[in-house]
Amino acid sequence: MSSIVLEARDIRYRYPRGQEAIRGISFHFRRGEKIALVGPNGAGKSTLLQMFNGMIRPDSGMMLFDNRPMEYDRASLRELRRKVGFVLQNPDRQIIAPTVYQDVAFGPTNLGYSEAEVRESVTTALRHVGLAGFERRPPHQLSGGEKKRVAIAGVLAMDPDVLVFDEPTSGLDPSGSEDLMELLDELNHEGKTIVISTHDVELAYPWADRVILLADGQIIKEDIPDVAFGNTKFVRMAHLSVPTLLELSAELEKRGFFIPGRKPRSVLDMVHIIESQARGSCCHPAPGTITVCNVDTIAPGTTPLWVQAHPGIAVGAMGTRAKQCAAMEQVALEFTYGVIDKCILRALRGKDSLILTNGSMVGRVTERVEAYCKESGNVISVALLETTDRLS
Ligand SMILES: Nc1ncnc2c1ncn2[C@@H]1O[C@H](COP(=O)(O)OP(=O)(O)OP(=O)(O)O)[C@@H](O)[C@H]1O
Repeated sequence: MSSIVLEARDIRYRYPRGQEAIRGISFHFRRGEKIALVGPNGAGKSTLLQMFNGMIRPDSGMMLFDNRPMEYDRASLRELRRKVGFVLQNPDRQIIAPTVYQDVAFGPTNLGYSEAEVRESVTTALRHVGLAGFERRPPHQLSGGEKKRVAIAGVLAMDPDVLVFDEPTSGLDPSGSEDLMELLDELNHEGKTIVISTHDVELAYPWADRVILLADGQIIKEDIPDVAFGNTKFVRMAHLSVPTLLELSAELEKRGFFIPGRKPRSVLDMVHIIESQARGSCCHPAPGTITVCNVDTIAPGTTPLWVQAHPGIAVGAMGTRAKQCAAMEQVALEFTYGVIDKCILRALRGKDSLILTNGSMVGRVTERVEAYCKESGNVISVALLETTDRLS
């Protein structure tokens, strides 16, 4: 089991002349976890998040980073904020410089990086969030989604261990929200611990490894998502609603469906439950193939030619780089979020698909498909698209 990175021990906090916002909270987060703090307006989510990088100091109790109590002198806070990056709900409050480059360079410059190191970290961070080429743009001329990405790049440029997002999708349209959640997954896959606050149960339920339900400054329940959201008493206490998939699975259970221990967290899981108990009435063609293309290594021009040679293929892209490559090569995308599950669903209907992704995510496709096949007993092949496959 991975080590504990952030811990709270019975912390309390009252705003000056305000009410007690945090009332005796304890928890710990492990490295590499995806955690969602879920609660209604005024639950104390933002206040709690601000304790993770020392912006707010608890009145009593203790916050620990890497098993060491946080210290609040200037030097310690500087070090802590390099390791725990914080992305505010409103990017306008986070972006301060007149150009995107200067804004993203702010953190690394303050940390005393050399000019070349600053340039490298800014370039890498902007590339990561899909904003390469935006360096000279004034942030106030960007869209809400782009500003959010600038704010994230500013944090990534310092290469923190933990990334904290206050309401990451607020103000974003559905497609922007999907892109952002995918970026969080990508960062998590690269080893970052990710903590988000949200009141959107549909967002938190499929995404988080662990959920903390918060209300009135207290933890109502902390558990894996289907357990935390599965208890209507806790959900009601936290003024939330039960995620639709959980509600549907409870209804199916009442109608005699067998729902295995792990509750459905995706449409794919739900389809599997329904199909496995309705065998006979469903037809089962031979599964299609999922081909994966690593956009970091494939030669330019290969993908459009291959897609042309495979009429009817559906193409999905995972990650910003893959989406940019698809746009550059004019490859039409059918799936831009939940891509692996959607391609598995397609394969189960006997149809083929192609997933464009970057080098660090290729393995994730194979892992997810293998895990699904092991659990469901289906056999779906995953192939790798090579430059030499152009027309095959
Ligand atoms: N600067 C402040 N001064 C006084 N009270 C505050 C301040 N900021 C927040 N509070 C109070 O602390 C409590 C927790 O607020 P907080 O913003 O942490 O909740 P939240 O769960 O993030 O809510 P939301 O989802 O609406 O952002 C609320 O009762 C709020 O009124």
